[in-house]
Amino acid sequence: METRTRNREDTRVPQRLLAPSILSADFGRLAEEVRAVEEAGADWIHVDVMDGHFVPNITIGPDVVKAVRRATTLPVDVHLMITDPDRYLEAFVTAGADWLGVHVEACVHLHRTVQRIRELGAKASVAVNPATPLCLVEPILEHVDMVLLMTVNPGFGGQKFIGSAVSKIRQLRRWIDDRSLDVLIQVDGGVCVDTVDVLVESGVDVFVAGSAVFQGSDYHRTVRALKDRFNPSGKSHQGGRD
Ligand SMILES: O=C(CO)[C@@H](O)[C@H](O)COP(=O)(O)O
Repeated sequence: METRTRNREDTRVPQRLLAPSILSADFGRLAEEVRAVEEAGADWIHVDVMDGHFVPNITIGPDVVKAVRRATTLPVDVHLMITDPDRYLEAFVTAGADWLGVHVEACVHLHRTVQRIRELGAKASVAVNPATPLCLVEPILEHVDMVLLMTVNPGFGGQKFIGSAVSKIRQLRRWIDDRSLDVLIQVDGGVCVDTVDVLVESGVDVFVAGSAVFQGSDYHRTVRALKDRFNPSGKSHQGGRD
């Protein structure tokens, strides 16, 4: 993965990535839906795993991740919204997760957990809920590949964007740039054409969008509309396994 420092003197235009969340897809035609967003220009496929305990909803497990893996050549980004994620890390990486994210609120030994994800061969991501202080991930930044800042309370698609997350994004961008770290910032929840500009300006690298993509009838048009706002120069594919 390329280093993406954003120091003031750095004039490169970074490529930002779109990761449609299959939570809003038609599960009865999941492989078809995944292929359709890949064809439309998505960069990653985002998979939301919920256990009915850490969040008040239940979604999918490793077998569905396996099916997604078979349906696409894109990086598969698995977001675990589950209690005690350590029990399932290996199962999700074996199923095909290129990126595996755990919640800071769900981990007792966060450093050990992210280390284990990397040992298993996946990129490690740490997710932070809207009401959780950012300082909880500050000590782990050197050891992760991505921080996922939730811009809604996790559990459901189609919720309203929580604007107070923007100051956290800016703070995180400063920490990453000041230390020249190779860590991506991802946002998830309420991402759409109305919210994307402030997110771009705050320094987001990876945009998860569920309902904004899957509820439209023309995935090409929606993906293009979002990506044109954050990548005027075109699309990129990156972030998979080496
Ligand atoms: O993790 C989650 C919800 O917990 C998300 O990935 C949602 O799926 C995003 O949905 P939209 O807000 O984009 O509809």
